[in-house]
Amino acid sequence: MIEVRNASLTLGGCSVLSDITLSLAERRIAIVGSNGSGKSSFARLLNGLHLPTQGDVLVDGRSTKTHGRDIRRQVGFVFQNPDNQIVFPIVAEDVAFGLKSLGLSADDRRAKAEQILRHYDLYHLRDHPSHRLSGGQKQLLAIAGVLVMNPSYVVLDEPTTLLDLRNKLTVKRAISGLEQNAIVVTHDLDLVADFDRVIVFDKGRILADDVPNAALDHYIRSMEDA
Ligand SMILES: Nc1ncnc2c1ncn2[C@@H]1O[C@H](COP(=O)(O)OP(=O)(O)OP(=O)(O)O)[C@@H](O)[C@H]1O
Repeated sequence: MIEVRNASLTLGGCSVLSDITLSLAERRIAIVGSNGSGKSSFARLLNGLHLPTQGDVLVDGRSTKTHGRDIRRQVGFVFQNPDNQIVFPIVAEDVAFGLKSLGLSADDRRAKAEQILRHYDLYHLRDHPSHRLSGGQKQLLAIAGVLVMNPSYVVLDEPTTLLDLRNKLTVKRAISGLEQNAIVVTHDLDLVADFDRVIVFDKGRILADDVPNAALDHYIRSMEDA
């Protein structure tokens, strides 16, 4: 379980998150809210990319302040823009890259990379230049590159932004098929309709935390009143 205890975050002298306390245990959790409400900053707290200025974030009981390196492995993070995550020119190389740090043999790395590429329907593109993939294929490659490391949790920051309907549905299916608990930051309210829990952020605080219908109603009403 990921626990956020009285966490506040200040970046560049500005208060971005204020006194957030949450236990994240459900399989599918969405983080929604208006632009600048602190969603991505919150997501980055969960694997130690940001450390709380006050309070703590614990992953299975260990603090991101003291176990950052282990926690970054344990909590996989899929960035908003796959171009920032895909570093190798060829698809198969990109997926296999992180596996080196796990100390696997070249054969094991190849086998694991092949397995994940097949799972995400990218195997036929294994020798393809990564930068020439479509937006949806890049997003899937970024997800595959994180999942091949076998994290316990996955955080996805706006995984469907800029995707067309077909690619959105592909990524949606990929998220529903994840074995891991997933925390998804998104503006795509259709994506989260069947999630277990939706947390709405507003100005660095939690505005609502409920099942999708109730939380999204609250969010939409708050926008209409604004
Ligand atoms: N490195 C930084 N230094 C200073 N301020 C920052 C930094 N990163 C984010 N912020 C500020 O923190 C606030 C929250 O940003 P964040 O990206 O977390 O919001 P968001 O809800 O994810 O927004 P969006 O929906 O637009 O992606 C914004 O006001 C942003 O300008």
